[in-house]
Formats: sequence, C-alpha cells, structure tokens
Amino acid sequence: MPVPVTVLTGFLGAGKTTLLRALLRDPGGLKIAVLVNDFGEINIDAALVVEGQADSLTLSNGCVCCTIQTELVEAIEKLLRDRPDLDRIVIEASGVSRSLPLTDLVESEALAGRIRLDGMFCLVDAAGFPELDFAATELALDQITGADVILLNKADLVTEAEMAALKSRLSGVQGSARMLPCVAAELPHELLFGSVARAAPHPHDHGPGCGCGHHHAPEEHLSAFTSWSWRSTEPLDEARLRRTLRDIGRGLLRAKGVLRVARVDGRIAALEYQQVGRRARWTELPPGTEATESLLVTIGLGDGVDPERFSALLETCRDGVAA
Ligand SMILES: Nc1nc2c(ncn2[C@@H]2O[C@H](COP(=O)(O)OP(=O)(O)OP(=O)(O)O)[C@@H](O)[C@H]2O)c(=O)[nH]1
Repeated sequence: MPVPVTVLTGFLGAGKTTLLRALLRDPGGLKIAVLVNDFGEINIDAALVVEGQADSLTLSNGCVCCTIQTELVEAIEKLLRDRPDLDRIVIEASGVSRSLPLTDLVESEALAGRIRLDGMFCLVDAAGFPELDFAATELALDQITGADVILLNKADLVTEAEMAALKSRLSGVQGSARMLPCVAAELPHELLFGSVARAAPHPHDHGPGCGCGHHHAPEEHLSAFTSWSWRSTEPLDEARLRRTLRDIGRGLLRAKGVLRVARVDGRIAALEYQQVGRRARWTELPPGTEATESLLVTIGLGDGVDPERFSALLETCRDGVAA
C-alpha cells in the first residue's frame, strides 16, 4: 500500500511549523515521519521540532520545489527503506516553495506506487497576506492555487470583516479548495488526515511557466529572496540582542532563531525568536533545551538583507563586549 503524504505549504511565517509541532506532540496514534525544508542555510525548524517522537529528516539550503528536488526524493526513499511501518509522511515545504512543481514531484514516476499525495494544505497568514509586496504576493498566490485546503491562520490578529475580505479574494484565485480560518494552525486530525482533502483533483499546470506566458527557470522564483544566516557559540547580551534584532528586522520578511543569552545570575537561557513581517515574538525555551550555539536565519527581498551590517551588529551583542 502506498504511504499517504501530506504536504504543508504557505508563505514565510504563515504557521507551517506551528502545525507540525502540534501534530508531533499529538500524532493521534499514528506513526508519522516528517521532512522539514528550510530555504536558509540553517534549518531552524528542525532545531525547534524537537518535542515529538516522530522521525524527522531535514532539507536545508534550498527549496524542495526546485533546487533540491533530488534530495527530497532521496529523503522519501530513505524513509520508506528505514521505516516500513510508517502510517504517513508529512512534508513541510519551505516558505518560498511553489506548489505545482512540488505536487508533480510527490506524484512523480520515481515514487509511483510507493507513496500517494493525500493533501496539499496551504497556510495563509491572514494578517500578513494583505501586507505582502508584489513578488511575495505572487508566490503566496501560487501556493494557494495548488492547495486542496487553505488554512486562514492567525485569525486572532484580524477582524471578521478582514477575514471575510480575504476569503472572498482568495476564492477568486482558488475556488475549489476548502477554506478554514484557524488560530495557531489548529486543525482536527480527521481533517488533516481524512481523504476529504484530495477528493477532487484540480487541473495541474504542467507547462514550464507560471502562467504569465514567459518561460522561467524553475528556481527563478527564488531570485527575489535573499537569505543570510548567522551562528555563534558565545553567549549573547539579551538587551543588546533584542535592540539589534529590532533594528535588523525592519527590512526583513522573516527571521527566526534560537539564541543563547547570558542572564544576570550567570545562567544561560535559550530563547526562540520569530519575526514575520512587522511582528516579532520572543519565547524562552524550557530549561534543559539543547542549545549549544545561537542560530539565526534572516530572509528578505533584494537589499533588505545586508550581511556585512548584520554580522557587525550581531558581533557587538556578544556578552562581555563593551557596548
Ligand atoms: N498571533 C498568532 N501567531 C501565530 C499563529 N500561528 C503561528 N503564529 C506565530 O507565527 C510565527 C511563525 O510561525 P511558524 O509556524 O514558524 O511559520 P512557518 O510557516 O513555519 O514559517 P517558515 O518556515 O519560516 O516559512 C511564530 O512566532 C508562531 O508562533 C496564530 O494563529 N496567531
């Protein structure tokens, strides 16, 4: 029997990892393996998806829909070899993955008969979507077009009228998908794993392009986005770090990290940092969380990412460095 595959798509910061973490905390008795793809060089999602028991394989520094397609196929093959008892595979696509090449890959000859695509779930940040600029909107719409179910996440950040306006806009783009508002990407298992998801396959665009009439290289959609990563083993000064990330964050689409900070009592704490558009959130990870180094990934458009400036600023955040 082919192993069912659920694919999570959605633009940077929409809530894919949030869904995955909840699923791994409560897999509903299923044996699930997850494949996590981060566009950046460092896979922060993999570092954060630590609570679950499920097998997890990470695919970093590229996008599974184009630059690291082969790695995705090999990772699936490895899972099928190592875990013949698996009930399901869940793939978290990177926030910049296009959906149709991904669908084609999961349904490709190479994997035929061994896996079956069971549902493409696209997460949309209901508050952030209307604020995206042209290049980002185009990609987010591509992801929405390929979805079987659209999760209008972060319902807590928008009014009912804003949610209704978003629904009406998106149903003009993808009318046949189910649309569900949610908070923290919460979704009943029956829906995520029910075969309702892929009941009515939509017509695929198997052409070479995105429908605009021009021919694009498969990885061309990535060219608008720049990613820069930073790592450091030295503890950081928390107040300076917070100020620096506020400063750096102004021109970014997305930043995330696990950061080791020195507390006044000499304790080292691990903080999770999440920035999506203008919103940033800090969360202290439970004591004992393995964080031997600080990891930070930033993603922006064009010159929104300035590696030299960012690394110079972050270097001044090392604990003990004179302010
Ligand atoms: N207010 C609010 N925040 C949310 C909700 N769902 C997720 N978040 C937050 O949004 C941020 C990004 O969520 P992730 O789950 O990491 O998003 P993602 O789609 O995996 O991000 P990428 O992998 O970078 O594309 C985190 O700080 C989450 O805690 C929600 O329903 N409401």
